[in-house]
Amino acid sequence: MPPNPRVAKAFRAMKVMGISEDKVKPVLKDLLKLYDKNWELIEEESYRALADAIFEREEAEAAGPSKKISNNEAAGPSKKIVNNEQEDYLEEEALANEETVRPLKRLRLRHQEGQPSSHTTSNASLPVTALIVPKEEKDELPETHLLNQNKSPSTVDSPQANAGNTLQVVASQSLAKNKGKQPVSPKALMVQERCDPSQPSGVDKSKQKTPLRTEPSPASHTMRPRDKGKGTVSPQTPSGGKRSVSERLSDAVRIKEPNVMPDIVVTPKEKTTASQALIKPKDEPITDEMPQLNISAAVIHPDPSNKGESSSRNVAVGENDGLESLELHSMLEKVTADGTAASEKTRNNGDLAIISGDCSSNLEIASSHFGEVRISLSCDLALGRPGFHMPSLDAVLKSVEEKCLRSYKILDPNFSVMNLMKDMCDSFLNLGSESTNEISKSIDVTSTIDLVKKSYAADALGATGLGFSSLNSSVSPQFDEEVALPRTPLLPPPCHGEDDGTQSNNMDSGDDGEKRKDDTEDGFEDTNSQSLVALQQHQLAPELIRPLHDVIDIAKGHERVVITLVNEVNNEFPPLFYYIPQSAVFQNASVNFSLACIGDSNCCSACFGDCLSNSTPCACAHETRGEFAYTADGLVKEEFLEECISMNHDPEKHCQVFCKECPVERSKTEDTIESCKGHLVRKFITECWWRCGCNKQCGNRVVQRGITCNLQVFMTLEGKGWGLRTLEDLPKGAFVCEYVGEILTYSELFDRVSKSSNGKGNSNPVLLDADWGSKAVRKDEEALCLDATDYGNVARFINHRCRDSNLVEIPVQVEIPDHHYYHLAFFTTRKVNAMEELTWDYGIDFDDHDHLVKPFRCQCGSNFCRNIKRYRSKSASRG
Ligand SMILES: C[S@@+](CC[C@H](N)C(=O)[O-])C[C@H]1O[C@@H](n2cnc3c(N)ncnc32)[C@H](O)[C@@H]1O
Repeated sequence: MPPNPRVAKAFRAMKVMGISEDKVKPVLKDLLKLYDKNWELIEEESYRALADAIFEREEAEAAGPSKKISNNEAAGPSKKIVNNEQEDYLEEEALANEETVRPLKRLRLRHQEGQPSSHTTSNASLPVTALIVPKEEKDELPETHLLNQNKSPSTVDSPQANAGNTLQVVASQSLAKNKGKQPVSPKALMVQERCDPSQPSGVDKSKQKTPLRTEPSPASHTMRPRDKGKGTVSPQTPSGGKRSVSERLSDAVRIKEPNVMPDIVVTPKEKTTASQALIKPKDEPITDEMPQLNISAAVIHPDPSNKGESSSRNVAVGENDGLESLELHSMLEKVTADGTAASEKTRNNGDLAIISGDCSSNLEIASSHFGEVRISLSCDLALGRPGFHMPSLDAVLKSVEEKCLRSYKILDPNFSVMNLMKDMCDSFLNLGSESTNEISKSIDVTSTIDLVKKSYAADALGATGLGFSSLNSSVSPQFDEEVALPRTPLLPPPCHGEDDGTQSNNMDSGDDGEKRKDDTEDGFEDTNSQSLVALQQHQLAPELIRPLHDVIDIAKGHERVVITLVNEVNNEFPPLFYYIPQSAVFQNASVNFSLACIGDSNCCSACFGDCLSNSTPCACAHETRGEFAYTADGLVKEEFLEECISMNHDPEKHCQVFCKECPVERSKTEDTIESCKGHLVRKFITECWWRCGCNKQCGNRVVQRGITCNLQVFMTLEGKGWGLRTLEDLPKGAFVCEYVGEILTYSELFDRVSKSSNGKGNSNPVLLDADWGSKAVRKDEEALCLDATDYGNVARFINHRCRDSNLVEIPVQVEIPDHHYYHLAFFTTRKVNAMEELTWDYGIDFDDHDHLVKPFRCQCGSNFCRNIKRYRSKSASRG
């Protein structure tokens, strides 16, 4: 009879690992019985279950006959497997009908269901460590139930302990997510609850934990040393230095593993967990080049009574009642204490849903029947980095939370990574319970990350996030423009003419709730949720998955004009940001909008009507050498404009100042502060304002009136992303818009940008250094910048053009006479035709790689393009 090819394959697989056929046969036979001939369970993860079982069996044998006998005895004579029958059995198996009805999961064995027998009755020769008790039987189980070779035989083999439907999983399979890439790296970093007030953060956290978590009692857990003979044995490790299955597997395929690898065998008390089966194995080949760090992010106790409570509450419950938390925390402590990852061995339970997303960093979520959810994040290649070391758990949590704070800014005061994880678990369970649609089980992390971000920010605001509304059969994303800055912002008073009294500068307008309601009533997606729910593209109705067109007003009524958005080029969504019509202070920036700081000498209190029509220029014209900068038509005067343009073209020909101690350099954390690179002393325009005697129609009030021309955000063809264009002809010197964003100090900006990915953002923060020369900027909070990345107006869409851009930026002083804060206003440098893209020269030095914002590859198309010149000269010098 030809051998069953699957048997032969299993033998081959084991042979590769140096395991002879005679060792494989009996175990394979047992496994086939155990899994009811479900080969998939044996074959998955490169026969991991088989290998584990063989090693465990070896270890059991090495432990002495008593243990083995005990097992076999416990199994009862009828279940004893006689070696010489094994070959026959395998041959039988070879002939067995492959179509035999098989259990869907290895965890629920049909033939065991309803049997109150010991696990050993069905698993005579498998090591006791492999056994897992189903949750249904929890009431029948003693606290000490569970299995590892370090337990006393009586505990291990107790019939009561193993009573009920026995679920069996080779325990070491739980050594994190292997995915077939490498043999069972036990470096699982288990994230623990950081908010637990009883647990001060720090590397020594484990030492401060409650005995419940740490005591290596047989009833709780046992850790095994995984130091590969280096002699480092965890003080929590009472076991006798056995090598784990994973170690052996590791050796077999010679995968590099970082230093200390504490292995933990968990001994749950009552509830089942689903560590290993929650992980969807992948079939990537095992290679040294693909090391993997597994970060199991959270195990959330699913008890419905915990619903709505914080993750810390969950953990607290788990500590007292639940096995999961106990084991989780035990492992966490291990990680936290010595900075190394612990592997885990946990039980599995029945019917697990497995969800995974494939990308270089992988997020996997899975749940069990019982509502347990496990989130696992694997960071591929992490271990491949030279000098990689396991960071402390606290450091990871802190870093993520800081990142969230920077990115989202508007966050629930209770925000923590653990809460986020809990939200994910809740959402996962809720969605899973509500929907039978398989597609909803797949989460594409990368494609939804921005929506997650939006959704989260919206949650924090109590807003709906990205909503959709139907416009002439096209799809238009609508931004919720509600902006409440995270820290009470200092805001300039309203200065938009008739809107003055109504415009809400804390950006907390009350009508948005109505708008959101409308959106929801339209039947379109409402991402509002207490939980973090990723809106998935493929969940949208097909008619919604279409190119974007005609967003009616990206400013959502905050400007006097409607600003449309069109994309006739691709399917890209506009970037996620909050539209604000005026800049707002982020945090530390010293911007005082108080009227008290404006003395009479800074305004024209004696004026009346329109200052421009007065025969003598008023105090507000002092700045511009006694002449107003604007014409009666509201355009910047030619001479003034040309001077401003020329400054940009040839800064070296104009006045530049060099700070004694430049705030820009000061912000960098290097030991020695470098010398100032120089700042252009720019020409200011001073506009009349509230304390002036003139009226609102005064000709010296232009920028403060806001946008008046018809603009449109559009997708550029040249690969510059979104751009801004005018829909009408604009004369030379016309005000277009100002650069609006968060006002922050340079050091805040530095911190923000340097911590973001490569300092690359889709916006171009500007330094308000136009007057640094006249008065030394002594304090950091006086060195101000504008960042429109997350909060901004249409100016954030204006692309760069080298030298011959059609806009020029001019500092305009409105409500603050002190030049350290001013408005940066864009005026046309020439007549601009309708539909022309509006551009300004960012002043980028494409050779300056030290610049905070990394330069992009310029596609401006200008004959004066500095970037192209650089490439040309580079290639010329190479040629
Ligand atoms: C202030 S944003 C302009 C709006 C941006 N295009 C968008 O899609 O949101 C600046 C970013 O736009 C892109 N950009 C601007 N001008 C560009 C140019 N001349 N060539 C290539 N990319 C440009 C760069 O990615 C730059 O970081």
